[in-house]
Order: sequence, then structure tokens, then C-alpha cells
Amino acid sequence: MIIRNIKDIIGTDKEVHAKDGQWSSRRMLLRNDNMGFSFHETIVYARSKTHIHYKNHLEAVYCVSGNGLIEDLKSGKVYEIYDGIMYALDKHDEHILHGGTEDMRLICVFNPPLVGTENHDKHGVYPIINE
Ligand SMILES: CC(=O)NCC[C@H](N)C(=O)O
Repeated sequence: MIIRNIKDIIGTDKEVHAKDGQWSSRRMLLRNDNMGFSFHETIVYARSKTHIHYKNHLEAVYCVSGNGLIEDLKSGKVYEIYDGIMYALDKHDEHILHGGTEDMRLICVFNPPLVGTENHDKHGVYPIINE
């Protein structure tokens, strides 16, 4: 069994910050944990804007506090995000995440699991790391 406290992750190398400061990702379960997915707590800062396109991963995201919007770049549709809303990028959906008036706290699951060092490239993509 694995038991972890977010307090032991914040401020370590398992907390990854967006290069432009829009979000912070606390990586609680990673590939080395052999769960078949990775599990993160992500804070998306109020009034931020992030272009994301996870070409190599599927991601499900559950909001537990704060507010924001997700803009689907294929359909042009915009959906509100707040406590209780889940979205799943089941088609590797390219999108823009807009921070709202308060920081959003999101629980995120990735398949395949992240190794832990991944950060977005200029297209909002995480690479596959095969080491
Ligand atoms: C919601 C989202 O995708 N934010 C970007 C960070 C990502 N969730 C991560 O935890 O690496």
C-alpha cells in the first residue's frame, strides 16, 4: 500500500511549475509506482491561460475547488469548471484552460503515467519518456 501526504510533495522535485507560471502540479503517483496511471493535484492559478494538447496521453480532471473554463479548440465550445465537474480528454482534445476568479484545485489522472519531470513544450504537449 502507498500512503502519501501532499505536504511531503509540495516544494520537492515532485512539484512541477508551468514555465510561464500558470499552474503547479504536485505529482503524487508516478510511473515508478506501477499503478498504470499517474495521479496529480494541480493548482491552476486565477486569471491564467494555458494552451494544452496531450497528444501522447489521456487525462481525466476533477475539480474540487475554485473556478475556470475549458475551451475545446476543435468545437469552439466553452465549459465551466467548478467543484464537482470532471472533464476527460478522451480524444487527446486540444484545449485552452482559463483560470477563473479563484485558483482551481484539480485532481488529474494520466494514462500512460508520467515519469514526473514532464513539462509542457511550446505546443502544450508532454513527451513520452522511455528511460
Ligand atoms: C489541468 C491540467 O492539465 N493542467 C496542467 C498540468 C497537468 N494537469 C499536470 O498535472 O501535469
